[in-house]
Amino acid sequence: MRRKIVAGNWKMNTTPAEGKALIADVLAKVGEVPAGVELIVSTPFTHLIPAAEQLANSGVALAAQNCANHESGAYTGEVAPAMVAATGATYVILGHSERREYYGETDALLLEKTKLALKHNLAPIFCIGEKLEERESNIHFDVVKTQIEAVVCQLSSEELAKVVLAYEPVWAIGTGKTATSAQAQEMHAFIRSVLAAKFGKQAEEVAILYGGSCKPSNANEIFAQPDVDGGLIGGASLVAADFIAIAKSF
Ligand SMILES: O=C(CO)COP(=O)(O)O
Repeated sequence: MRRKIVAGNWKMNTTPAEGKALIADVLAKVGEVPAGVELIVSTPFTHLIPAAEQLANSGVALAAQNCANHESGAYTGEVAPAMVAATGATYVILGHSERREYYGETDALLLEKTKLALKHNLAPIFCIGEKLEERESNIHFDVVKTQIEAVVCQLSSEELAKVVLAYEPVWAIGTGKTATSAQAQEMHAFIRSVLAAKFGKQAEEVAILYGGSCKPSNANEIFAQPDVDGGLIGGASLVAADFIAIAKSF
């Protein structure tokens, strides 16, 4: 049985006080989430230490949204993987399309970040996905394959065992336009086949989340697909009731 995961990516939203209130709201409802569904919340860096304290013993895991590709030193503004891990976060989102697009993060940089995160016991939630024009030009499978081969396929099988993948078609992020369940399943199965070419049967064990305008009204149909193992939720994760409703959609 593969893991079932619902992760909330808060992006650059909430003050620390608002974040604290949102976590309290999530924790108040966490008992409604079916057994076996893992919850993760990914807050801004500034919230990580208090969030880790608030989430202690709750069963809800904490993620950062980025980390540096260096261990320490003269990298103004960066946060090292070891620093993130010391907050109590156990996951880090890497390869998000917003980081690729707005901060120029390349596959080569993401491989460095991924390796270093794993070295410091942070489990990467590694994001992949094509842009609208790439899907319209029918190169979406090639784009996603290249993203996986450049990073995930460079890992050892011991490293892969700690990685969660998230397929997030860029055209579905924050647009209200979700991939159809058939489009999600088709791509998730393809992603698994790319992993299988390198890692064999282990590909069956990798959790692959869907992200992009996932909400309570569509999560059920998407999560019902055989190769979809949960969701990486943006906007809807900022409303505790919606986030929990999505986690109840398996
Ligand atoms: O980018 C996302 C999660 O990482 C998805 O964002 P939305 O759910 O707001 O579309």
